This record gives sequence, C-alpha cells and structure tokens, in this order.
Amino acid sequence: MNTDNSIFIYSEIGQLKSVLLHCPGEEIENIVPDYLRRLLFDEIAYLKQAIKEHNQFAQLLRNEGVEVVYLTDLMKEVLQSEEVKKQFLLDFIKEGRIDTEGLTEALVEYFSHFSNNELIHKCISGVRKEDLHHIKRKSLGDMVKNAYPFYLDPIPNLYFQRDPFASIGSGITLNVMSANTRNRETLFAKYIFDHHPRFKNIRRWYDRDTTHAIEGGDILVLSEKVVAIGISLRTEAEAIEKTARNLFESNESFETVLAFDIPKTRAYMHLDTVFTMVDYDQFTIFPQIESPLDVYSIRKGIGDHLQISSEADELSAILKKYLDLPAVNLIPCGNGDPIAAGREQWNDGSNTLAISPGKVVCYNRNYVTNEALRQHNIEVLEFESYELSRGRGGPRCMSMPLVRDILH
Ligand SMILES: NC(=O)NCCC[C@H](N)C(=O)O
Repeated sequence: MNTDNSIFIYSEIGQLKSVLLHCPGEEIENIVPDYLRRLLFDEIAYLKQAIKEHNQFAQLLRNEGVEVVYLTDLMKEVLQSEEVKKQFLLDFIKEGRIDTEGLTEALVEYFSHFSNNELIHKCISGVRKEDLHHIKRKSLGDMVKNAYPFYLDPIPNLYFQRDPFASIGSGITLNVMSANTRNRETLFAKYIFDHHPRFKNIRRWYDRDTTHAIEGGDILVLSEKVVAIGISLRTEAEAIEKTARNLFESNESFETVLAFDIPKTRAYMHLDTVFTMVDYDQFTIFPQIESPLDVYSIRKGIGDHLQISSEADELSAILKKYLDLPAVNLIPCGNGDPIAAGREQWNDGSNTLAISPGKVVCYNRNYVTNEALRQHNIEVLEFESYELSRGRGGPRCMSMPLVRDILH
C-alpha cells in the first residue's frame, strides 16, 4: 500500500481528507427542453439555487476538515502550458464531433480570446451558434444549415464528479462513459492525470481508449480487499473484468471484485443510486434491487486466469462473508414504505457520501430515509436539494474522493 499518494482510497467510509467537485455553472443554462434527454436531464434546473446548494455542500465538507478541490482549478493549472492547451483544445473540439476545417479554425480562434479560467468554463458551458461570427465555410459540413442551437454541446453533468473517473487504491479507472454526452467529461480527467503535477503519475486500472463502458457511480471500494462494481445501465461486464485483472496484477491489496447485476433502468442508473456504505457494517439499499440480485465474485485465479463464481447467498450474507463481519445491516431507502422508497430513491435517497464511519452527507429532501439512518445511529448532515437533484444524482454522485484515511 502506497501511503504518500495523491490518490489514496481503500474504503468508502474512512475519514475523507480530500475530494474533487465541480460547481455547476452556465452549462446548466444551456439545457433546453428539446434536448433534455440527450443531455441526461429530466427537468430544467435554476442555476442560481443550484450554485447555492452546491456551495452549501462544499462548505459542509470543509467544516468537516475535508480539502475541497475544484476540477476547474486543476484544469486551469494544466492549461498553463501553451503546448498542452493547444492539444487540449484540438482534442476537445474533435471529441465535440467537430470535424470540419472551417469550424475547427473558428472555434480555435474563438477560444484564443479567453483567459485559461474563462476558457475552461466556456468549454464546459458549450458554444452556441450565435457565439461564432467568422467561419470560413470550406467544406460541406461547414455549409449545410441546421436548427441545432450549439456548435459544441454543454456538459451539464460535470457536477457529477463521481462518474468520469474513479479512485481505487492508489490508482484510478479513467472511464469510458456509456452516453456520448458525458464522454468529453473524461477528457478533463485525462488531461489532469496526464499533466497536472499533483496527479500525473497515477496508475490506471482502466483507460478511456477502451471499448466497454464503465462509470464511477458503479464503483464502491468496500474495503482494502474488496471492490464492488455494478453491472448496470452504464457499466459493462467486460470493463469490470478488465479492471479486476489490472487491480489483481498490481501490488494493491484488493483480492475480490464483487459484481452486482442491477436492473438496467434510468432510475437506478448506477450502483450508488441504490446502494451505499454508511458504516463499518451498515449500508443503505433501495429494497427493489435486493431480490433477485445476482452477485458474482471475481478473484485472482491461476496464472492469467480469473476465478469467477456466482454467489448463491442473499446480499447481507455475501457482504458479511467478504467483509469479514459478524453481521451486516441493510437500511432500506424510505424506511420500508414502498411509496416513500420510490419517491426518495428518485431523488437519490440511497446516495449518501460518507465522511467517516457512521457520518454521512445527504440531501435534506429525503427525510424518511434520513430519519431511518438516524434510527440506526448514523449521523446525517443535510443540505438543500431543490435544484441539484434535478440532474438525478446525490451527494455521492457529486463527489470524487481523492484521499481517505485508512480504516482501523
Ligand atoms: N453516480 C451517479 O449516479 N451519478 C448521477 C449521474 C446523473 C446524470 N444525469 C447521468 O444521467 O449520468
């Protein structure tokens, strides 16, 4: 175990020391009703209130002694090198599906007027058609007209920092996102992990040039030996196998990857929307995934082989066995009331972010689930959640832990 690393994650619940966030910005104001679904939103959010809520979230973490690192600050530092900035812009434009010479030139010219800070925010907010004035229309693609309002789409899901990469041990998975609209998010992470002095030598258990999708919301580091990964709407079995193989081939302490085959529906898009760890032996769960739930264990086999088995027991018995605990308590979202469970899961009632064992951050709106957590001696810190919840993610989805203390 490497203890002097800028990525150090061997549990879900060890004292959180450092976390990566992105505060929503103008990208939210480029979400329009016609393209809601394409941008993976269900509603139009009110940015001013969303920022207020996000600031409450960040302050609450700071009050607990957590270092809050913003993605935009890291990117600003990365772009200080003119050479890196040039390459980043070309990659960003290309991955924004711009492939014509005239438009590429116009975008490069447009971005050249901004400071690094403005540039990174502009990349995230998207480029509207009216923003570009002088396009030399050289190719057919530059000439044809269409009503789509953007040259470069906004990236409104970036405030869900959990998903584009995931910290596991002293390395990361640099993810392949299942939807096009989120894939450019991983380009920011690529540039940070390629170039930022604090992060550039971090090992990768998975990389974005791979074929199968995996998203961070599906990855839970349950202990220094066990990682759980959801086979979900967003994460494919092949990607899990590859991640497991790379983890086992390293000198990391991980021995088992538990793959949870959850229903492939939007309401439970990632494992962490239905299952999170809140204490050494307690978890939140959305009851509808509990049964039937196929769980597979993946362990190192002989030579190059992986040993993969289907686990026959119920979830609590599987967790008890692999986490070496005398008993495990699953706290149901909605406290056993199916109506409250459905309503609160929709607004991420099960999506808790643990700050330390038995202390979690939750949306205030999920009061039935929060009360159930308190009944089980979990300390719940709440913040407002009128607008952030419209993007269908909660406190865990909005944060990527970089460093947690080791659990004793
Ligand atoms: N880990 C998570 O569950 N993240 C929430 C992502 C919500 C976002 N609107 C999405 O559909 O990808």
